[in-house]
Amino acid sequence: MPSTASLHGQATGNASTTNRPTMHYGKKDVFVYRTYAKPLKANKQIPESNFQERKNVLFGVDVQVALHGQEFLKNYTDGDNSTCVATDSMRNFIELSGGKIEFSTIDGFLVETAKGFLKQWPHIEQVDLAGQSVEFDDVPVEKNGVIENSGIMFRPRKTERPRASVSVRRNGDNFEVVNHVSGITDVHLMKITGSSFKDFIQDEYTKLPEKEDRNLFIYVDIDWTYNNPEDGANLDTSNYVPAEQIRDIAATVFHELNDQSIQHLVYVIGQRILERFPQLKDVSYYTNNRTLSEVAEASNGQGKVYTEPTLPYGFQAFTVTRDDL
Ligand SMILES: O=c1[nH]c(=O)c2[nH]c(=O)[nH]c2[nH]1
Repeated sequence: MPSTASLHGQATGNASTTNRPTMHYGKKDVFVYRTYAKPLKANKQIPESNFQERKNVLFGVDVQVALHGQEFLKNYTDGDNSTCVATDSMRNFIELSGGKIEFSTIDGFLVETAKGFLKQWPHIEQVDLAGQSVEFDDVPVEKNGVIENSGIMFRPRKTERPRASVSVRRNGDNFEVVNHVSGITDVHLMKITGSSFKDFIQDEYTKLPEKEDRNLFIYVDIDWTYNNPEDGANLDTSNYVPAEQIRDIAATVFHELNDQSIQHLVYVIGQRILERFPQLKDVSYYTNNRTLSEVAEASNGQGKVYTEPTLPYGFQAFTVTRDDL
């Protein structure tokens, strides 16, 4: 099984203490839904976002767990299960953890749950946990003649899902967070004017017309790390950066910038994020180009007709660091 960070499309090293390339096992798609988790408040207001608070009345997360440790070797080599934590038990542990911890972020939930694994089963050396939010929107309903959010009824949202992945390692009597990445997946943004793509290499393979102005439709995954991993991985969220503010910076910069390409756009978004949040170390992207295909001009001269882009889709991956500021 790939390391949990692969849930974020990232390659990671292996935590095994021998030079055996891979030995870990776990469970995928452990869903935990917790009602009345602790609200997450923005620690500061930024010009790009009016995000104040994630209420967490209904908090959903899809978790992947992987355990590492030399004690698991005999499960493979000798068929000896005496050290094997059944993956079903891992699932039960994660689900019950949802009611034991007072958390307001996926990151905090994962780190505390990982520490719980290390306490419960002393032969585990490292726990990797990755979680992707299952997002719900509060549904507006009529209450005494006014339309207001229900507060108790929600509808699922498929895009813009915050996520996190952590690895927590036993270090003597302590537990050390050795990897922590926060992110948001499937931010889908479509700008109908104010993007260009031109001056790229023209040779016998070039079919794409240059565009001074195009629609640009992107699917973006954004991940960020903290200078001090404790800032993002703590139950205390006083230095935590909410994914909603990252999402809103991405949208504002996309709106403002006359971008020359997706590559150019993500670079400028990354710079803005690092300027706004000095506690962050870097910002990484995975973008997917879903720019619509142009079919025709509208006959009244106002507007255009588009259809879905054809396969295959282009992608870009890039990390912006503090050296880029
Ligand atoms: O923003 C873009 N970057 C590219 O590298 C590229 N390549 C392409 O065909 N269209 C685009 N758009």
